[in-house]
Amino acid sequence: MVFSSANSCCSSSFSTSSIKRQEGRLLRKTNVGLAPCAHFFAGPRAFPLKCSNGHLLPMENASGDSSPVEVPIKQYNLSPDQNMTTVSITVVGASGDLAKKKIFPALFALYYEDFLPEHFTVFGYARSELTNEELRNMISKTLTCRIDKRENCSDKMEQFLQRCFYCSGQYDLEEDFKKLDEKLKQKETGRFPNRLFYLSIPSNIFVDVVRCASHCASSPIGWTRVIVEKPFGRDSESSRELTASLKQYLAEDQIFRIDHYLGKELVENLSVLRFSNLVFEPLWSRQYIRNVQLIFSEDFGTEGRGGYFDSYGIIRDIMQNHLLQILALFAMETPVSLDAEDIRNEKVKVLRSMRALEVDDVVIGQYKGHSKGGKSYPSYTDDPTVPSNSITPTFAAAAMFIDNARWDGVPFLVKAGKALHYKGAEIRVQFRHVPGNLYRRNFGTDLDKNTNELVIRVQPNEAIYLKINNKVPGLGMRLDRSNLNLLYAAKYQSEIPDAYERLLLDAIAGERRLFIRSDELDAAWALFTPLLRELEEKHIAPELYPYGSRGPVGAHYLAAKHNVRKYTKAKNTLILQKMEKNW
Ligand SMILES: NC(=O)C1=CN([C@@H]2O[C@H](COP(=O)(O)OP(=O)(O)OC[C@H]3O[C@@H](n4cnc5c(N)ncnc54)[C@H](OP(=O)(O)O)[C@@H]3O)[C@@H](O)[C@H]2O)C=CC1
Ligand SMILES: O=C1O[C@H](COP(=O)(O)O)[C@@H](O)[C@H](O)[C@H]1O
Repeated sequence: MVFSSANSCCSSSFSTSSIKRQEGRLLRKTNVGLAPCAHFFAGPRAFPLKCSNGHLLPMENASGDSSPVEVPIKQYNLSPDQNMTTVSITVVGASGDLAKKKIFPALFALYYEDFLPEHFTVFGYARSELTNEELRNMISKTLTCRIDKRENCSDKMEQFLQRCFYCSGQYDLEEDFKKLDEKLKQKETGRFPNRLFYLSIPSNIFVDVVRCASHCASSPIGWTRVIVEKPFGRDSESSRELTASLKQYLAEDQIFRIDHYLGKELVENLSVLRFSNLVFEPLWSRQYIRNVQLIFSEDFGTEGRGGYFDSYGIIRDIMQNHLLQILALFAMETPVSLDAEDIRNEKVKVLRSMRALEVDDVVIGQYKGHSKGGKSYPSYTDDPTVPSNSITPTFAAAAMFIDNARWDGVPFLVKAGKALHYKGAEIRVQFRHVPGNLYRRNFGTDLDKNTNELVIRVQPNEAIYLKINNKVPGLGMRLDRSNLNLLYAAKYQSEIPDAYERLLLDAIAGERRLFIRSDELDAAWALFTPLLRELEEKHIAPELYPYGSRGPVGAHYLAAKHNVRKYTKAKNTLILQKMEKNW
């Protein structure tokens, strides 16, 4: 029984909301399949928490489970109103880069927008010795106000910081988590406590933390959820081991494996675009789509994260998770509903229908030093935390195939690289040519040169545009390629929330749709593990490319092999880019 040791540290605690106490034993009860966006009740005012699928669900108990709570409420000295819930959010690894850069700012943004429940507390936990004041000081440097709503921002910031506390401790000492538990309890007094732990720490200490938190700091009566950051292992085997170890202490529905690309606005919009517009879904198949590209490009190297990066490489860092997740969302069949399990079921089917990658399907590269305009750029191996003979790829392009009826034969060209010529992430869909094209005289013999292309620009300058052929106004018949363009900055006034905001909100609401289920993870690793093993066992060296370039030449051959073309920019794209620069 996986939870048999759950109470070993603190007599009053048990590790999951989905456990019922029966005849002195802890029994697990599944709540997978529910769409549990919780309502938080704050004093007399009902605070409906909207999660990202937009559902406002029927009233639930505070454990995120629709059955009655069968716990000895009285012994926790709770307010007579059981709905007086509180959420304690503990950021484990609070002194680290991700916590400072993303997690605390996202929590503040949620608070600023009134998305957090009225009663909540944020705890930072790490080994560094910090006081509450020092933590607040550290956090305050990275909090920002929404550009479109600066009003009262500094007051809100101060109020938020007053809800932030710190507890220092080791990651593998139950005693230290007991200390944390005491501090959490002090803040939770009189309220129904729910607890969220965000593991913003290196993956080799995930299991220690989960063991200690589960034994000593899980919510005594409410839900306990754990957000786990990537990497979820290095290959199929280590990922399964990690999952098995976590499941010694947590039920699957307590584990929120985060992939922050799933929280990005345009990735979230993919399903809306496809399933709520009649013009796209009928075209979404091998019959009309020639190829799909999923591109991630950064215009900087591994600066500061070379140590981590070198033992993972770009395939594990970006492709196996961020790009593959987008691909699965892009290619899945219509889910039965927007519920997490329905969507994740469809994604798993896509992943399981894909062909595992072989070395011939892939081009790998590594950036080398380069001088341009009097400035010199380092090579990957110039990073002092990277071994000088490292052959870890910083670039990879792969042709992937989904062997199902919808996508048979359509190449999905997946490309990710650091230190390239631009920063951006996008999905490019190239359509087939119009059969029997009346205008072939205008296009010449290569009909594939002038086909429609749909571009979903995930970042920066979020946009969706469709390249169409159009008649140039005037007498005569001249065609050109133009864009139907939905540029977010021009259309929508409000600032786009950071991905971590959406994901944190969903984890608090118990919405699992944008988190990775263990079978999805398994299926994703199965596609990459044989390739990674072969690259490493055979010491296959990456092709070098200059820092700031378009990547290795081999990637262009791979694209050409699959008839993936780079179109010259349509005229109005250039105009729009100029306009964007001025915004
Ligand atoms: N940074 C980023 O942009 C991204 C990070 N991630 C993932 O998020 C997690 C956190 O990343 P990040 O904040 O960059 O990590 P850090 O290296 O900054 O580590 C976070 C904290 O963990 C503690 N720590 C660091 N190394 C060790 C160690 N060897 N043993 C024990 N404790 C250690 C430190 O706290 P202290 O010493 O005070 O205990 C540190 O402040 C990682 O899993 C990472 O892969 C994912 C996507 C992007
Ligand atoms: O997960 C990661 O993502 C970042 C890029 O995230 P973005 O939201 O800024 O696009 C990447 O730099 C990092 O290497 C990787 O671990």
